[in-house]
Amino acid sequence: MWAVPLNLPFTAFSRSLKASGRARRVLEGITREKKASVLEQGKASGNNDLITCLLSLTDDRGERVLTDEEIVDNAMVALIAGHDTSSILMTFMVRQLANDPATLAAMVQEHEEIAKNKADGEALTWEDLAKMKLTWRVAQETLRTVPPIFGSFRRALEDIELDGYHIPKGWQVFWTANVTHMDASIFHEPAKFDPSRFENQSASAAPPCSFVAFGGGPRICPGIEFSRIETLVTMHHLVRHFRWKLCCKENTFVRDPMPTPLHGLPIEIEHRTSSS
Ligand code: HEM
Repeated sequence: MWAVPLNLPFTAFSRSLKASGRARRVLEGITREKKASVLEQGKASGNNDLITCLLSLTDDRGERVLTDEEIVDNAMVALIAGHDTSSILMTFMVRQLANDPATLAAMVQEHEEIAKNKADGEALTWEDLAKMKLTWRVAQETLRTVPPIFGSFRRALEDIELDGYHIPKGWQVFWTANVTHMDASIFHEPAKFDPSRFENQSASAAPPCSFVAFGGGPRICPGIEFSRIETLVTMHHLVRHFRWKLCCKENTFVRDPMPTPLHGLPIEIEHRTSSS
């Protein structure tokens, strides 16, 4: 944990804030266009995009429920908080599985087991998702080793003494997922990729707020369940139907501020045959 005064300059953050300003302007433009077409058609019809659906929400009197600004805010949440984080998780799972045939084989078995009781093309159910326990442990271990969000701020509401350090009331405290997740006193052999460390969590001795890929406390990520579902569903189809290998031996990634494989993770991908 780092305690820092309020004016910490963060170039990466300011870069991403500029990018989010641009994204906001794009979404404002799209919202204006969609609004015009919703007004033209009277009401949105099936298979709409998120913005059109939000524009079409009305109360008993037919009044729109959300303002344009609220709609742009919601779309920003989906785009920024919800998109990059989950796609980074899946990117790093793809990278891990390419180099970890034992974990991949165990995941394939988990998903084939689920698929064998379903008709071709039949949709996954909540019960199916609940059976994807190993896959979620692999995702959690990926999030532990490469957390998409490296940390965030909390403000000290009172003077705090911690391990001999004095944190004055009003200071911002920067908690980091990376440092916590690599703490050997919490996670045994932290550099080792070991999904089994997330088995029997109630029995494990890990203290609360030690796996903080989604943050913690009242401001914990509200998108956990959504990201769990999209990750499990994507992995179900990916490992059942495809095989891939990395095109590049270089395994490093950079943070800007989110982790990105240095060369963008080029892979060679092919359809899986039943024997492979
Ligand atoms: C693997 C996927 C994701 C990761 C690793 C992740 C991580 C995080 C983290 C670390 C925080 C800060 C929590 C804190 O300060 O305690 C956060 C906040 C947030 N996340 Fe996520 N997130 C993910 C997916 C999503 C998705 C899919 C959505 C929405 C569709 C979402 C929406 C949000 C929102 C709105 C906040 C702000 C909450 C607040 O300040 O009260 N996240 N997320």
